[in-house]
Amino acid sequence: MKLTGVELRRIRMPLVAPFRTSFGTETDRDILLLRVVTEEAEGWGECVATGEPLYSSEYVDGAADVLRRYLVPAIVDHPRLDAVAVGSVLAPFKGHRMAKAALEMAVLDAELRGQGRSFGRELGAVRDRVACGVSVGIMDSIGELLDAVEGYLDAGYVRIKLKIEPGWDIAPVRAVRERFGDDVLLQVDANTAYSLADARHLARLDPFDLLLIEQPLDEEDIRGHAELARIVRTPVCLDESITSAAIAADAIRRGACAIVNVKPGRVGGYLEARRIHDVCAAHGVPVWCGGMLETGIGRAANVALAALPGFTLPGDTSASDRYYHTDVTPPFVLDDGHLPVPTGPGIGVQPLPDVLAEVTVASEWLHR
Ligand SMILES: CSCC[C@@H](NC(=O)CCC(=O)O)C(=O)O
Ligand SMILES: [Mg+2]
Repeated sequence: MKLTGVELRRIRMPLVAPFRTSFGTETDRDILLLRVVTEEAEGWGECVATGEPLYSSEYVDGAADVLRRYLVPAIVDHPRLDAVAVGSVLAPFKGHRMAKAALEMAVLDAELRGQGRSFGRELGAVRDRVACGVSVGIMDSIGELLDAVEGYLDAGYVRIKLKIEPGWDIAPVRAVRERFGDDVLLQVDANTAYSLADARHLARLDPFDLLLIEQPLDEEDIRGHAELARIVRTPVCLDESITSAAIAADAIRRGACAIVNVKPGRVGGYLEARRIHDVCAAHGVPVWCGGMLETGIGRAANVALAALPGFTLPGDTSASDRYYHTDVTPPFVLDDGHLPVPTGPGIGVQPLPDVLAEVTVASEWLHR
């Protein structure tokens, strides 16, 4: 493909309710979208970087800068651009995986739209719909949490994930179990809030039969997670730590994780996400699709990824209305606890021009 234009668009999406994790509270999402124009088709990419570098080292302004200054200029003159080429052209630039992922996604979307192939078909989807879990933030009270969980269970979500942190862990898990019973699929996510010294405390979660405990320790502490896994019975799942297929293989071999949360933005794109899926499958490690509060653009691609065979656990692929009153694409609506895998070319959805215009804060052409 020949690139004829790259647009960087910044949008602001208010959340339906504050979303609190162990590293802060979000009330709206400041999101970077990339539109890649080629002679054959246009493609969209969504950068999942957060407003501040609190989930990882990336943040929206930094992603915009590295795309503007380095990543887009590096690919614009490529004679035969495709998504695989993007990864190799950008490899010399260290880090910035979320920025790279957005660019690769936009190129892949354009490439596949031009070929009339869907993301699901390209990535290897084996399902036409995916079972959906939901992530529930830290709340001001147990009562507020139980009301929220009740609402999500009534909506049909097949799995509940509770954000936890020191001081908000055993009690909310116990309350959900006591109120909704032992059959509800339940897991927790600490976003690195604990240390190995908390191992005995975290082992107090074992009686609640959780599916997993996600990223309890620092993202760089692979050894610590391996030691923790020998103390707690609840399966350890890694999120922030897993930034590539090679690191996934190393973490698995070192006993640091029994399950992996796959997030394309965190690992540099959907092609690396598929490689992580393949590595985990080779080691018998189940994966599930994580979320970064994506709009329908990223959500469409995530649902396609979640349809691969190794994605055997419900992901954080919730409906659009989990986070947004109005999505920038036609909304993803939960049906019997599932979302349909888009079948159209590319990501299979298009931004709604009026909604996109309404939420757009800035737009600039990085290449024309
Ligand atoms: C704003 S960053 C949120 C990161 C968090 N994501 C979720 O909890 C799921 C969010 C979603 O449903 O998209 C995680 O660590 O897994
Ligand atoms: Mg997580």
